[in-house]
Amino acid sequence: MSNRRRSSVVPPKDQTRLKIERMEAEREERRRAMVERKKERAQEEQRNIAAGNPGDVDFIGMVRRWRQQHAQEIEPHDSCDAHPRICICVRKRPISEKERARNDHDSVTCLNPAVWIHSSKVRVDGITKYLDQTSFTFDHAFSEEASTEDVYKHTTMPLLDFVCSGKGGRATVFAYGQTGSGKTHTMNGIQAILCEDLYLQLSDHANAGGCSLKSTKIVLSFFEMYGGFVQDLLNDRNRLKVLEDGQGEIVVTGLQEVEADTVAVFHEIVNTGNSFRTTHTTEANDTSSRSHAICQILLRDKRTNKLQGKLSLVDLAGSERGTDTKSHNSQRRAESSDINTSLLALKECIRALDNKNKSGAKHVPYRSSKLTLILKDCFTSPAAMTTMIATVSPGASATDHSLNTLRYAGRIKEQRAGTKAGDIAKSPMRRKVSPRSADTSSTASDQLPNSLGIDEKTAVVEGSATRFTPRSGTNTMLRKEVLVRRSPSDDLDAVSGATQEETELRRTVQGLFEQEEAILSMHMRNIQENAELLTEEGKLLQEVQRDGVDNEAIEEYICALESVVERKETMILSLQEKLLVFSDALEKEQALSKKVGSLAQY
Ligand SMILES: Nc1ncnc2c1ncn2[C@@H]1O[C@H](COP(=O)(O)OP(=O)(O)OP(=O)(O)O)[C@@H](O)[C@H]1O
Repeated sequence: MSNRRRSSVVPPKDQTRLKIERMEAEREERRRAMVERKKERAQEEQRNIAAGNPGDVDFIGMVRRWRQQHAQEIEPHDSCDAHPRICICVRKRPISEKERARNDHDSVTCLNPAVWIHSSKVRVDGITKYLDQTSFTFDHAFSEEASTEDVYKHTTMPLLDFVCSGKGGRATVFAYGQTGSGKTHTMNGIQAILCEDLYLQLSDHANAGGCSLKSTKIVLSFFEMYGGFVQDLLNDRNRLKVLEDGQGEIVVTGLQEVEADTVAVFHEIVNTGNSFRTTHTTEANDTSSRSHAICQILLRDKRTNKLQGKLSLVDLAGSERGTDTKSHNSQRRAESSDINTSLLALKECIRALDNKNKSGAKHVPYRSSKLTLILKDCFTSPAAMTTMIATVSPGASATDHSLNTLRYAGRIKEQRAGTKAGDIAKSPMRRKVSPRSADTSSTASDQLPNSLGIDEKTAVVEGSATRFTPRSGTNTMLRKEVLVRRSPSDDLDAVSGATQEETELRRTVQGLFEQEEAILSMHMRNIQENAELLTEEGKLLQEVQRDGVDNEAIEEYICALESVVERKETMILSLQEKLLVFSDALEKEQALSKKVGSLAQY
């Protein structure tokens, strides 16, 4: 008995040997798993490359799995019937060959109506990768698979209906986004589709309730804002003046209006205007539009010339960040800063509108740039409808830009959330018509916005299904030419014609933009440095918590900790200082803006 008991007990020496063997086996298993994982990773990378999706294989895998898990969250696009007064959409373009060539991976997912930006992050251990996600919800989110026809149907078609109702409706569609993100592609496509759709809509058959080709003429104007100046794209880039008349109406004096009596003429005019836009090759886009282009479609009474409706298509110049402009010459940098200044002014107006809705504050600095002055209508007029299409590039390298664009668009959405329910307009001519499928039995009527003071029902004629049948090729990008007839530096210098306050305001707004950029980069640097400090602190703690640390080691720890705290303090103080300077400049801008506001002409 005692012998048996003794034999079941493993002697300590053997126990250690067994432990070592187990550890070796485990290590071997881990090694095998690692080799296997490496092989799988290499195969996955090959598969990704073959599918035209090169880049960080871990990141691509995480995004793919995320998409599989969330695929069911995608919602069908809302019907175009209940189009909000301000509609905010986002469109993601497909990844380009250039991006593929530099291993930039797709980091944007559109699950209508939400858009998700994925970023690859590394945990403090410095090894484990994880996905950092930010999402925004808009009225529509169009993925790279959506056609321009889809975008048109949900963003522009309801506005065209509204304008064609013959009640003086004003509508604006504008494209905003980073340079190279697809604004011009989208706008040119919309122009081409809209042209066909407009004539169908105005044909007596399609639009009995509103304007018709019998009594209404279609007139086009096309101008760009470049280097702070307004130039007529249909009249040899003549310089134009923007005035505000006694009734607060914005008038562009000397602007050529060209009648388009057929679809073909309409196309020709639009193509001419587009070809005269100022474009240059930039870091992000070979044919970057360097101006804000405004194409206005005016419906005028043939007899009285009275305006019956106006639709403006605004292709904003691409926003750029400091890093995009690093290889620009001084002229390109001046352009970029001018573009950013006007976009900042637009953002300030939107912020102010936001405050107006929330706290009743009155001042909205429309006059701080010509762009905001020209766009005044689309935010102030109660009888106006606006659609903003925020375009984003899919590449991971553009994540910062995309987040900026979506935050910007989000601000407008918040502003809309503050408007009263009665302000939400519905498309005056409800039609259950899809650009792709013909529905011949659609008849419906609806109310114009309450704020218009019009509540009669508008009849809609059957047969609208024949309207807007996209033809192949309507989505093609129209050719843009580089045509700079005046030196842009002349344009920029000529600002000296402005009053002292205007010049000061311009400088302040420009300063604000630069400060905003500086704050952003300082904040990003701080985050990076904080992460490094965190790792350092982890190591310090590990060291000091080891068994048998002596007094000398503790003193070293205290010294090192003091230095870490000092570095943190310096970071916070510098950031605080920058924020203070920024808020002073913001106050100054508001004061100047009020002063300039009392001047009628620019
Ligand atoms: N939805 C899309 N589908 C396919 N290609 C697209 C799409 N959107 C944009 N592109 C392509 O991407 C490139 C850049 O687009 P685009 O010129 O429209 O950018 P942008 O935002 O107007 O830039 P910028 O502000 O610099 O003028 C073009 O080659 C365009 O054809």
